Amino acid sequence: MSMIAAFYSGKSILITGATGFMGKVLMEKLLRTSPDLKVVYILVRPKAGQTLQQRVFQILNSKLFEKVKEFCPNVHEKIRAVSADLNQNDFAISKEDLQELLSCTNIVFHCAATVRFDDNLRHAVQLNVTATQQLLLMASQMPKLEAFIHISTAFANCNLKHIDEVIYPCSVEPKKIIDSMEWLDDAIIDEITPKLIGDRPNTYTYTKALGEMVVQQESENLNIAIVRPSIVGATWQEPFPGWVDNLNGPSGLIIAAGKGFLRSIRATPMAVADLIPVDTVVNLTLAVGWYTAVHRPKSTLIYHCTSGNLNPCNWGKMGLQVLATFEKVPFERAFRRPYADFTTNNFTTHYWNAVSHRAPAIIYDFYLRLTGRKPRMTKLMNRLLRTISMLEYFINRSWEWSTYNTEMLMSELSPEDQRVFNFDVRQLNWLEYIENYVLGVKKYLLKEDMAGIPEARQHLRRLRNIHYLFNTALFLIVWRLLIARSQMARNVWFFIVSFCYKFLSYFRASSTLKA
Ligand SMILES: CCCCCCCCCCCCCCCCCCCCCC(=O)SCCNC(=O)CCNC(=O)[C@H](O)C(C)(C)COP(=O)(O)OP(=O)(O)OC[C@H]1O[C@@H](n2cnc3c(N)ncnc32)[C@H](O)[C@@H]1OP(=O)(O)O
Ligand SMILES: NC(=O)C1=CN([C@@H]2O[C@H](COP(=O)(O)OP(=O)(O)OC[C@H]3O[C@@H](n4cnc5c(N)ncnc54)[C@H](OP(=O)(O)O)[C@@H]3O)[C@@H](O)[C@H]2O)C=CC1
Repeated sequence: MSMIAAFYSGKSILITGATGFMGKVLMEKLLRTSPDLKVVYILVRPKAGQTLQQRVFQILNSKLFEKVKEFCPNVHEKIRAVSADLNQNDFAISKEDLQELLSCTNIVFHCAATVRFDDNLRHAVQLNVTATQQLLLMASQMPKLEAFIHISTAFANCNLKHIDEVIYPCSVEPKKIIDSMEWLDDAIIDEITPKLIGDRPNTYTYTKALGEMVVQQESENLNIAIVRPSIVGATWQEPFPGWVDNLNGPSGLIIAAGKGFLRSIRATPMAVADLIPVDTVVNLTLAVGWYTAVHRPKSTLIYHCTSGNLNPCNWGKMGLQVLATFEKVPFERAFRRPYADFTTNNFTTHYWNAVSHRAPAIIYDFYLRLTGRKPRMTKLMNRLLRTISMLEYFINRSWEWSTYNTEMLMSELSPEDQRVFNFDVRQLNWLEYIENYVLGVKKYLLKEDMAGIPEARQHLRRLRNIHYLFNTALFLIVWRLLIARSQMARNVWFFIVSFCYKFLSYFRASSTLKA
């Protein structure tokens, strides 16, 4: 019997960010392994014209929840969606709901965050810092609370090369930042943002670091732990391999490369690709919840959920495997044939951006215009290049994260728990994982049918022929122009033609003699 699964039975669990990538997998695993848990409260906001109930219904009817529904058909009865907006004061939760949450919750998993790299500081502080502070305040009023697990990111301190399992202070106290957001206007905030984030690349990593400081300040009153995952990718094993439902991290780039939009990227092939499957993060998070509640460590423990020091893979190897998988399972209706070139300097990056990205987009838009359609490729390409410029920081550096606490926790688990809540990334076979990841992107993100593979192959063959035809025509045009203008080009041309003629004459003569 799994001790962790047994621990969650009968418990009331509060999850923020349950509609997000990680939150969904967390909820699924909890319900699948501990079907006897009392209730899962999820804080959800109405969004995109959908009510709370519609959002929950959609999640529970998705492919991700198929397995859990097999042996727990009444899974929806275990979930209690509470209307809440983490951007609002007191999260805009109704009095009755708040009362229930405060009096019943045993464990809190705080996953909600804005993960956008381009968010303005005000919004990023509101969600990643102020909301964390408010949730901690709520938690301190929960008499039955056993553990509060905060999900941070391994990149909160990405301005350092070696990162230990400690909370590093930021230069300005989070309380001062929160206060200043109340009275500073947007223009001033934009002006001071680069100074505040310092050598971090974006407001996301900065506000996640501030969020950790807030957690630390409350750690005397509460039983808290922090989980810091690195780049979270598709599922490795559970509930099935390759599940993914958003474009964050590598998923968007896999699509862009598979559809032939992205053919070159400024990335360091030898840099460590610290990817971690989402089910591994969830298993560790649930194990941390159990350990924190049962063992009540004296200080706030931080757990790095990373792969680089235990089972490293680099971007070069990952890129090659992604390409190899495109050969087996091509994506449908590609713009160009998938190809990957990793460049490491500014000049080649600009060159390939012009030649491989912008020029084909302009030519395609010209073709769309000629055929009476609306041009769209240049706009799409500009957005893609902007996205890539924001990810470049992370694919041209390597970090080292110490993992003593994570390894300690692994050794504390029973053999059964090590199996059911496996977070030992040493067992991960990268080539197999990446192949399943690409397949998952095709199936669950692009919603492409495997039956369409022969047609996709046929389409790629057509693209190859167009490519050859285009290159030959381009070569002939350039050559013709050169011959017309340069004596030297004419001489080279006559030399090549006479050489070919002599070679053919010799070949014909020798075959006549043999006959
Ligand atoms: C050469 C060949 C290569 C071959 C092989 C290739 C595979 C192997 C190599 C793999 C290298 C992996 C590197 C990962 C590094 C991750 C580091 C994370 C570290 C921190 C981890 C964390 O602790 S935290 C979670 C991470 N947090 C994000 O990862 C959010 C990012 N994101 C945004 O901050 C917003 O997304 C942003 C971008 C502002 C746009 O914002 P935006 O306003 O333009 O609007 P949207 O977000 O709605 O997206 C609008 C359009 O961008 C497209 N798109 C969105 N994301 C995309 C994406 N990742 N890749 C592509 N395309 C993406 C989308 O397809 C839309 O396209 P469309 O226009 O057609 O709709
Ligand atoms: N994905 C990754 O690569 C990594 C993620 N992390 C951390 O993991 C956690 C989860 O990330 P992930 O699942 O990928 O992120 P997602 O963007 O997929 O999910 C974010 C969640 O937060 C919720 N949320 C955002 N704003 C509000 C709001 N105002 N009120 C209520 N809920 C809100 C979203 O709800 P809604 O659906 O309504 O928008 C969603 O459920 C985050 O703390 C992130 O920092 C750490 C390392 C890497």
